[in-house]
Amino acid sequence: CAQGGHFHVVTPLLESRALSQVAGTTVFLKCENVQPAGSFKIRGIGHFCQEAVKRGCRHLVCSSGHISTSGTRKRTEGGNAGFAAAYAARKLGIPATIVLPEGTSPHVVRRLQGEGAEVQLAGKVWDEASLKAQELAKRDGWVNVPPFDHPLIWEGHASLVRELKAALGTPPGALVLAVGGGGLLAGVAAGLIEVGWQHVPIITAETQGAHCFNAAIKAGKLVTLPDITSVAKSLGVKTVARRALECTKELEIFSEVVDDAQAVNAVQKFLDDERMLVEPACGAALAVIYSGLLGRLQAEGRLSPSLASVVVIVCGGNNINSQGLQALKAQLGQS
Ligand SMILES: COC[C@H](NCc1c(COP(=O)(O)O)cnc(C)c1O)C(=O)O
Repeated sequence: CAQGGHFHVVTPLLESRALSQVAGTTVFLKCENVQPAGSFKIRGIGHFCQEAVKRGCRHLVCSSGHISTSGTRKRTEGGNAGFAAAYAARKLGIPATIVLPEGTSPHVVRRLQGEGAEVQLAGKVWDEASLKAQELAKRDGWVNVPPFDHPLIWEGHASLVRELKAALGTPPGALVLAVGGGGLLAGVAAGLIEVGWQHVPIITAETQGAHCFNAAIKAGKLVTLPDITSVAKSLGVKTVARRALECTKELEIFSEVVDDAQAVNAVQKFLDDERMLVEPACGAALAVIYSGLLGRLQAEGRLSPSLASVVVIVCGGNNINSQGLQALKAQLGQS
């Protein structure tokens, strides 16, 4: 049953000795990697799906997934949004159809079917699968679940900040989180404003090749990346949500971009330091600490040299295992 009426759980806020030593201040980890469906996504997507059912939805559809070229073969990973939608549908007792591009690897299809979803393969790339999902959503009682760009998604993600307030009492010195389409950022921003912590600076992390938010900030308007060339496929959105760009006018946001090697190196270090395995998308946020970006912002005087504490949102993600990590390290020339 839904705890407290929602599908997400209240996640641990762990003090990390290892990351605190690297950062030179207390680092807390908000462990969204232990959420049902494997990432923070269930907060916003669970809330969206519950509201949709209240408004008569009888069938959820979600176009999730993105192309990942491991080696020469193009393969589609099952997006974490799709997995969260499948989980929510199962908890709500209604069917879910996840639309994925034709190149999707069989283990992804099986995993989504294991969650009870019907999988349809359509189109060569995610954008075409997305069109197919929109087509299906025209059916009576069907609702298309947006992965990141919707107020109900942001409302659901805001629950994370309420938990930080309950656990910490006083505001942290800074918050670190990864950006793909900007849904997590928009949700955290809504939460900070709600609890009166809008002065807490946010450091956003993207990987080079999936840096649509950083590109939009630099251009002063939404821009569309020509392609996604980063291995952090769960950050692989070409145009960030407009709301994410608006957040830069309401909160103090430092947009950082790390390269794939730094993100994957952070995944490995985090595994060794805290014995948890997360996607490169999550590694991007951890790299803000591990690769010294936080310290650089402090040295440049853009962040206070003495921060009370730093909270890193460990966003999690399903598309990683020990074999995948070894393949990524080999691909990036890491020992
Ligand atoms: C293409 O992918 C969009 C979405 N990933 C989103 C995502 C993010 C970024 O969240 P956002 O900024 O999109 O709300 C961070 N960290 C993890 C582990 C994620 O899965 C998905 O997987 O369907």
